[in-house]
Amino acid sequence: MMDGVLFTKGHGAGNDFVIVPDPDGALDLTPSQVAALCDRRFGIGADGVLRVVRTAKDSDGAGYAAEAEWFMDYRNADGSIAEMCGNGTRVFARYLVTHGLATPGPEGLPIATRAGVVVALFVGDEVRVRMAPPRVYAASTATTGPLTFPGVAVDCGNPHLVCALHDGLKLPSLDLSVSPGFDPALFPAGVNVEFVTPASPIEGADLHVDMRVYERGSGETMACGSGALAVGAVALRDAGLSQGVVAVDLPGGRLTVTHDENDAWWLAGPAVLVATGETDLDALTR
Ligand SMILES: N[C@@H](CCC[C@H](N)C(=O)O)C(=O)O
Repeated sequence: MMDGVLFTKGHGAGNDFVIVPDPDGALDLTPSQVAALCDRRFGIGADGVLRVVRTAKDSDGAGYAAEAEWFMDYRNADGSIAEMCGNGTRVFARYLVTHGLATPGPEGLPIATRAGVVVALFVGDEVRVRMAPPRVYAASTATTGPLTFPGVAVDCGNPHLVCALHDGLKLPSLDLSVSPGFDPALFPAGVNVEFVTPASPIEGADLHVDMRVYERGSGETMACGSGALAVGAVALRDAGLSQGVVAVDLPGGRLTVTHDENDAWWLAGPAVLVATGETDLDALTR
């Protein structure tokens, strides 16, 4: 008899997740179970897991119970916990509404994360989330092989290091099969590293960039929402713009970062559910 756990698979611009409903907080997902779910050969396969639990039923979510009914318990593919996942919040919002667990009000749909509450809006095919303001705070460097890249540290609730490519280097030439090197004194809990190059101007955006990312705990992913937010914040700062729209093109598609006239930061892009099923956690970890 299968010890079945229901799941849905979804993604935001190719940043993919196994979504596990656990409304009453009955499921104690271990790091090895998370890693097994995310394994692309022996499991379902994903960059991370989103456990869907009521704020009141989770020790990390309970503090937000007055503001949001649902808590996104995000785990990286290696089983580690992260504070924030921008694409995760967008896919989580899609899941709640599609599965009848929430109805967005006129102000949007609040979702609690370890880094605070974000609010999701549904606009056409996109899910747009209002994120906490990114904090650009220090210069640092990243390395890939023999190459060193100057970068800037950005706190989006989770840690980021945004590096511009230099000397005509092209994004596809980077080896992101292993973690870039970084300063562990500045990032004691690890860091997500974004590499950026300018792209040709496009209509509807003040700035347009291409980006690749190596995510802490997941490796190179096709997109990273909080990473795009960090990149957008640095791009606007470097362009001397106090507000504006930044189109960020990633291997999995486009995310849009907006800093609006009300000083709100928004992350927008596709959020798609692709499959639903049942899995046997015991079999996955056997
Ligand atoms: N893909 C996510 C970020 C997920 C967490 C990250 N790997 C970390 O450890 O901080 C996003 O869309 O923001």
